[in-house]
Amino acid sequence: MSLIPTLTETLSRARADLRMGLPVVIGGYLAAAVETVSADRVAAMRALGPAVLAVTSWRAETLKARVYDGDVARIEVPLDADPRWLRAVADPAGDLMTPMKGPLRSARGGDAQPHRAAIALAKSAQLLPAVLMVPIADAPEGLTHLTAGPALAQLATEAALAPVAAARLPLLSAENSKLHIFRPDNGEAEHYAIEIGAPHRDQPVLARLHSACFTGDVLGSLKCDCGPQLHAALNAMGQAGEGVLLYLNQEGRGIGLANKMRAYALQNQGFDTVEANHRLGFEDDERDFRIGAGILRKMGFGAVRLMTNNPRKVTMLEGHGIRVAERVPLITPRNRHNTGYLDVKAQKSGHLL
Ligand SMILES: Nc1nc2c(ncn2[C@@H]2O[C@H](COP(=O)(O)OP(=O)(O)OP(=O)(O)O)[C@@H](O)[C@H]2O)c(=O)[nH]1
Ligand SMILES: [Zn+2]
Repeated sequence: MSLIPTLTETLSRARADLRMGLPVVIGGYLAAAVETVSADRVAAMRALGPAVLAVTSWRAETLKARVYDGDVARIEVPLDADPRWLRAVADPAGDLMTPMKGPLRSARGGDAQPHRAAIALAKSAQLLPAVLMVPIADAPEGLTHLTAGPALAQLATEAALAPVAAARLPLLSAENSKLHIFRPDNGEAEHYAIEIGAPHRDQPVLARLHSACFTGDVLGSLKCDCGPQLHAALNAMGQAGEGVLLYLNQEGRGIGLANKMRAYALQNQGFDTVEANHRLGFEDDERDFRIGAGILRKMGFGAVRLMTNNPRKVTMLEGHGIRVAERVPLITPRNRHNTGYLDVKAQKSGHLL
């Protein structure tokens, strides 16, 4: 067995580096996440050459910056720009207060793959997708090195999931329950499966793929329908005597809790849930639904009666080898805080509510 880190391992390191504010080397560029990099490091990087800020086309659109590279844009960092400028371009929190950051110029021509890989890495680290990039000939010792193409391909690859531990866990909604922990091989968050009763593996199982929502599931937030959906699903499985609920750690539709709170702050300014994601530079849904399909397969389930209002979950499961024998709607009460959110999900994300 080789002791040299694999690409998956190197990517996991690179993710941790970005979160710590350390630059990584991607295809001839030093790349650092604007959100975490210190002013000193920014100065040291910019002393090396002309800097650009890699952002997604969504963020560029809000900033009125030209997009020449499809899904990413390379915004030129003016020589007199200070770290505050970088943050203001990266983070939409102050967009309404200080709309003028420009005129912004976008770099054109040449290879944008390193920038695309840097954005994908920042997203996978659940950081704002805005990366400061400077070309470099000889990188200092000790930095993590990546090649753009393979890094991008690996980041898009389905993670392998290993069962780690399982034990009985009697629940209020179902005494005969078991909690299973699954660990992905890419260093990302673990996911959980709650198995209720002893469902047959050769029949469609009552199932729910629930994405983590700290605010709704734990705190009882009234802004979304997550908490009531979680409990309604567990109760239905308890009553039926069997079922499987996957608790997927894809907080905030995959952008992480910090970014979800940024999105909520934008919602306080009047943007809806989809617009807020876009202004931050994210897609409206960044979840990888293959994880759910992978866990179901690992547990021996090939067909489900899926509790969801989201038709994308149905298509994604079917596309990844799990037959959806039936879609079971999961409608929970509206209140004055979540009604707008539910309407936007229905209008923009195709939820059947
Ligand atoms: N980015 C973002 N995420 C949100 C917001 N409100 C809730 N979420 C997240 O949205 C996800 C909702 O997950 P689910 O309930 O599994 O998914 P769904 O797509 O609504 O589909 P069903 O509930 O199955 O119909 C959770 O990860 C929440 O944390 C929001 O305003 N912005
Ligand atoms: Zn929620």
